[in-house]
Amino acid sequence: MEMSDPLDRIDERAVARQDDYGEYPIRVRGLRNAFGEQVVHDNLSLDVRKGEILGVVGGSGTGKSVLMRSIIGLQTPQEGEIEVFGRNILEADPDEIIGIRDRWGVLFQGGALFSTLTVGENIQVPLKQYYPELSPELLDEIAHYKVKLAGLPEEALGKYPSELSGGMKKRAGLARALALDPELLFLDEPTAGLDPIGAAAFDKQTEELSETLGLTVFLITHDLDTLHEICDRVAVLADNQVIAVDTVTNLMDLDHPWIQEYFKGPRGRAALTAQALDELRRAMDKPVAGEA
Ligand SMILES: Nc1ncnc2c1ncn2[C@@H]1O[C@H](COP(=O)(O)OP(=O)(O)OP(=O)(O)O)[C@@H](O)[C@H]1O
Repeated sequence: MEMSDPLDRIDERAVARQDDYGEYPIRVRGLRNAFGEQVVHDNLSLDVRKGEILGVVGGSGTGKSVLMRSIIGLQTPQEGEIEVFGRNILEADPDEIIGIRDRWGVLFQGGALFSTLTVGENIQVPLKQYYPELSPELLDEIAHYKVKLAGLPEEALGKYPSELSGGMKKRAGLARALALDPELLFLDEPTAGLDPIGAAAFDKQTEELSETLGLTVFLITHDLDTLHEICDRVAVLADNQVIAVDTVTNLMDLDHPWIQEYFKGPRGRAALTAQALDELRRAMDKPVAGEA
């Protein structure tokens, strides 16, 4: 049997990806998820726009992770429709699912790295799965590039997860999520457990990746700074549904009790003040019109 050139296969896939799914890579309709008596989602709907960073917030246990797991096919809902890249993933056949799955990358809480593999080997796992014919040299080259893309030093490639700091583990998880050149990135609480400087740096990385690679990002977070700094829109989960999707500024005007408490409570006010100061600093750095 004649083997096709791996680079040709990558090109073929790029062409196959140019399908038309319109403005929304993710569309969820009438979703219901329940565990025994406990109803988590009931008639939940959500559209995620192409190229946006969508923050997903809600109190603990409101079903943010269950929603993400439903969209990526790790949780089968009782009711509803989920379209990813225009295909109904609940009705797609296994081959079709494989073709959709390689177009998204996921960073799970805690990174979910294989502890017995180095960072480089972790990044190569999805590559070997989807492109078994890639040579070791090419695999190394791609892993090298992904590590840089995720903001890690080259030396990280040979390290085991236990040898990495919390922030580096997240970045290694991000590098693996980027392995297959995804169009869609799922991040589950990426800044949880990071110090404020590490969290801000990770946010910046996410924003840059979204801008430079044109990624759509589904970002579950409790971090108010992240919402203010990088999210184009924010979806709020409460009462088993997505009760609102809008910019942070517009959400703050809604009179839902959880929204008010979350955005206008002490932590919300602190994040708002930090952002206002940030904007002021940026404005002061700009040259004043007419000045030499
Ligand atoms: N496999 C499962 N079996 C039973 N219950 C589950 C399962 N997965 C999730 N749940 C329950 O569903 C609810 C929503 O869980 P989920 O992890 O989505 O919440 P979350 O909004 O992400 O919370 P947090 O912000 O605390 O991470 C929780 O009450 C959880 O215990």
